[in-house]
Amino acid sequence: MASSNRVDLGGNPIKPITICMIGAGGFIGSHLCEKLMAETPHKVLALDVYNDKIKHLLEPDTLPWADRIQFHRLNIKNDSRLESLIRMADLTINLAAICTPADYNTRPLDTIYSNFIDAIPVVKYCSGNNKRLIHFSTCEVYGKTIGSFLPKDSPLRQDPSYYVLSEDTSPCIFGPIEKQRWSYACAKQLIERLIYAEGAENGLDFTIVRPFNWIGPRMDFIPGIDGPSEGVPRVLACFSNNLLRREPLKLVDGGQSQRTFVYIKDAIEAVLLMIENPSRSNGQIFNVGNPNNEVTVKQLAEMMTEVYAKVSGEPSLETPTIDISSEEFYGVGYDDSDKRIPDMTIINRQLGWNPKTSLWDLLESTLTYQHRTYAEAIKQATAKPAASS
Ligand SMILES: NC(=O)c1ccc[n+]([C@@H]2O[C@H](COP(=O)([O-])OP(=O)(O)OC[C@H]3O[C@@H](n4cnc5c(N)ncnc54)[C@H](O)[C@@H]3O)[C@@H](O)[C@H]2O)c1
Ligand SMILES: O=c1ccn([C@@H]2O[C@H](COP(=O)(O)OP(=O)(O)O[C@H]3OC[C@@H](O)[C@H](O)[C@H]3O)[C@@H](O)[C@H]2O)c(=O)[nH]1
Repeated sequence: MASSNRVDLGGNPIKPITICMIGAGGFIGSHLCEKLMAETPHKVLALDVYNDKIKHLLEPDTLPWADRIQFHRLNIKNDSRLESLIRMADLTINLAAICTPADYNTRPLDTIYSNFIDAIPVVKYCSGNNKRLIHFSTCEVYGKTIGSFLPKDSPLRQDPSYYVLSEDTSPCIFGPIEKQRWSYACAKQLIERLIYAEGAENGLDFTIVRPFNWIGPRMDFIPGIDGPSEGVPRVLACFSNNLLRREPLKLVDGGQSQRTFVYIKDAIEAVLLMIENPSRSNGQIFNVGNPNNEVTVKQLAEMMTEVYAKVSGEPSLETPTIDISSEEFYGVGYDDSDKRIPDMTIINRQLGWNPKTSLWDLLESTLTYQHRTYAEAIKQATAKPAASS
């Protein structure tokens, strides 16, 4: 139940607020809505074009938080209700974006519009109406590490100052224009710069969040079940789909890229701290990730295979992975981030936040969810049609 005697990090009582959450129907939005309804007294105006992932919070209208969440189906590209909804709220959180790598080089225009152009009115309305903004950017704004340009055998590659990604010191290193993978990162970088400039010149109260591969239940879709069969979601859903269908997991360019994965439930704790501690969060850019959960994509595939065998009770395939070129998997213009270790200094200092969940544990709970949610549907979808008489 929502507690009315919550206190902030300074020990002061927290007043209930109204939050305009754009992109509330997505993966992160659904977890944030769930947390806000279950544990806080805050109200949410939930904006999205879809609401399937938050249906359980909207219906039936006898739910204990029914009067604290309101869904507005709208596309922020072309809906005049946007400004009035931002004006009705104390805080706007913008999560709306195209954010799957398969789209960056195949739908670069939509990617740039979604991550830059469509976000501009949100920034303007917040600035013009003196409303606080929490904007979701990405760890991809760092691009490649400095270390990736050193010779393979250089001892400097082991030096953290060549690979740890810090909000206030690391450069943003993207590939050439024809590598359209970077259109997303570049659009996100420019909206960060616009928000920062609105803060500097017009006093906008903003917080920028840079998520480092948040994963968990409800992430993306399983192709052919709750998304298009030819769709390519992010790696968690790609590998889950392969495991559910008993196909080998596809390692793009051998799966040598490295990532740090953080459990969505840990990351949402960080967002809640930002919401409830504006004086410690305004004007800040925060990395939110788990530096202790680093693996190569190949290691992730191996761990997911092992965890899935445990939670499903099904033995693993004899050949659990296959290599595939990035051009075959994503098409021309794909490129990759080599390594992503978040510097945690700023979020530690400002909010005292640390992630708790190990990669094994978060995969165990996530793959248990994937198995429970999809195994039967996959079985039915792949079963041979019954012979007709
Ligand atoms: N999940 C991660 O690990 C991760 C990592 C880095 C950055 N991010 C950023 O966090 C944000 C949320 O990511 P997510 O993983 O929840 O993605 P998601 O795709 O699950 O959620 C985005 C939501 O925004 C909605 N949306 C998109 N365009 C819209 C529009 N024009 N009008 C209304 N709604 C619109 C979509 O319908 C979707 O429900 C994005 O900005 C993304 O770039 C996420
Ligand atoms: O089936 C697959 C899918 C993906 N991959 C690889 O797995 C890695 C991770 O891929 P993801 O699709 O999860 O996405 P990335 O980590 O590259 O980028 C993500 O990170 C930050 C966010 O802004 C976005 O959500 C997204 O851009 C990449 O190296 C990719 O090439 C595979 O090897 N096989």
